Amino acid sequence: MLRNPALKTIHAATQRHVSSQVRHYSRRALTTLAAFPDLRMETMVQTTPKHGMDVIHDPLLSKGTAFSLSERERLGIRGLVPPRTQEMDKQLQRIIRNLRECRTPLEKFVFMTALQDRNETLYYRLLIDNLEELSQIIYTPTVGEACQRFHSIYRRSRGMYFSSLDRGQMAAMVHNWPHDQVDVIVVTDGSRVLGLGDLGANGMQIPIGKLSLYVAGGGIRPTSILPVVLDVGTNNESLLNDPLYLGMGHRRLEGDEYYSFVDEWVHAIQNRYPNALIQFEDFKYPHAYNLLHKYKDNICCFNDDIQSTSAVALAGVLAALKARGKAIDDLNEERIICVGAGSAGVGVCEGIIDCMVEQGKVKSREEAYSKIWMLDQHGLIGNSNLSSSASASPIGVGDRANLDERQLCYLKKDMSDRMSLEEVVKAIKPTVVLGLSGAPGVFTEGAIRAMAEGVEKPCVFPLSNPTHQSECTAEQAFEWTDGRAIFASGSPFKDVEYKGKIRKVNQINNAMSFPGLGLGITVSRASRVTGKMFMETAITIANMATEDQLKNGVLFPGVGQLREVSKEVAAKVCEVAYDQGLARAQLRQGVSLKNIIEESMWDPEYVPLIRVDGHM
Ligand SMILES: O=C([O-])CC(=O)C(=O)O
Ligand SMILES: [Mg+2]
Repeated sequence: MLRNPALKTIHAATQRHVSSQVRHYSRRALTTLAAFPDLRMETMVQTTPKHGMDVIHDPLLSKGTAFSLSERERLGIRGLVPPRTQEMDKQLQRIIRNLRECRTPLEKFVFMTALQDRNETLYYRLLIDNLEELSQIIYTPTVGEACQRFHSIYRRSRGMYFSSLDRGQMAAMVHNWPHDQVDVIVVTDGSRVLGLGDLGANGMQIPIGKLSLYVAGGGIRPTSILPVVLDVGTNNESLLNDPLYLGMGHRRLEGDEYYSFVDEWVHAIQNRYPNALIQFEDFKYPHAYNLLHKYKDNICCFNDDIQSTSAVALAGVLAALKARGKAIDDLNEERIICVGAGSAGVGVCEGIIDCMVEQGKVKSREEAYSKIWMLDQHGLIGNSNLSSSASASPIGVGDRANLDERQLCYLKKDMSDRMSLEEVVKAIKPTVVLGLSGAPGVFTEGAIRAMAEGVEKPCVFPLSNPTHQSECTAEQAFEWTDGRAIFASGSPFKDVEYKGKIRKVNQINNAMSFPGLGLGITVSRASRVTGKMFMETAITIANMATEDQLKNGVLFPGVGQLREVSKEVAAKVCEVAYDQGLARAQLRQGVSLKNIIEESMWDPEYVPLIRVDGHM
């Protein structure tokens, strides 16, 4: 895309690069751009060396039926599309009507994917204008089903796959990606897709969906994103046994083999795209942590499930403090239960601990750990020397996985190991219960009712995705707390009518954090992603709701306002990047950070296409 404040600049540019077709017009004394009536009032044009069918079939260039006559002429597509030029608003009417005729969410997903594959400008316009509704299709919850069915609904490739066959080849392979500028990469190994477990290469839909939100919510350019799957195999038996599965049909690489595979990829990517932000997504525990700690101080990267989920969960807890008439620096007074000790559970709790320590109201990190009770799939992480009640475990019994030092920080020496959620609730009277377990129904009626007896406004946050993996439903949360709950879930629920009153639900999903973070990193060209950026993101989001919204149980804006949220988050992340000396971009003087952010956000609109002989 070429920003051109003066037409004469366009003219000069086209003179330098004009294709033979345009030259043909020039020779006919059309040097005043009379051949480009669509350019007269324009300040922006897009150039391409392509013409004919190649333009129509390139989703980054195609306008479908919206090509103007003069564009059709100069791009050699006259007669190749229906004669009537249909502007974007008409296209949107048609698309929305067709979309609403799809019967199931998965059909809508396939429809949206097809649109993205035909015309990205229109896809993103539709998405931005209907973010709340359509994020539920291209993102959670429907994207979960799309991953499970990926190999059946597969139509056309998007993104890049690096598989166990590609070891030793990755440095060359990265050059197969057609774009020289990449700002954001989302990469998964598909080992823990949402709360759905190991989905192998089918996990590709997750990076694609996340990156769609980077574009729609964070204004990153669609040409500057790269979805990646590292296909190191799968341990999912049904995929291994499915002849139609598209990923590698062997078990997962583990140990050194696994880490050297990821390392080869990281180096290959760094070589071609040294400035790109890498988002690690849906890696199982403890790989997620190990990779984060290996790379976070050396390259510009973060783990979404650990750090972004942590930022938004912290934002939810802080906003809920305000909703209960407290200040956000009263965090140390909370008693928090976290059900789930995987990457998201541990990450969320670490963010809360960091914030307590930062606020200075706890004397030590150890004191902060004493405010959080963590349960894994066997129950409370407690003292196994005290009498155990393993059979009462809310999420099944079995051998407790070996706990590592991150999880052991939360061990409660004075309480029995494996106590059930209800037992823990009765013992400690929590103010907040967080669900990051991927185990639906773990927030039992007994546990939530017991919680509601102990506090006026219990914060019930079942954060597992997609919706059917949620630890309880919104209806249950309000019913079991007599409508007093402050409710937030990872995937969307509808507001609930309880005893004649509408009870508000919130969505605490890392989507509120990563698009703004990516925008801030891209604008500042920050070299690293830091813990401070996530902490400030949390505080920024926690301060977005008005007094009235808080009173009504609304903790912060919904996904529908993602662009606004992202602007605020991006401005804060930029500020931190400059404060921490990590920013490499020179910002224009005399223009506010917010304005710079806003101007840098890509907005899907059609701009005149000009054919050129080479790249400009
Ligand atoms: O994708 C989402 O909705 C949130 C997320 O990262 C996860 O659950 O792994
Ligand atoms: Mg995730």
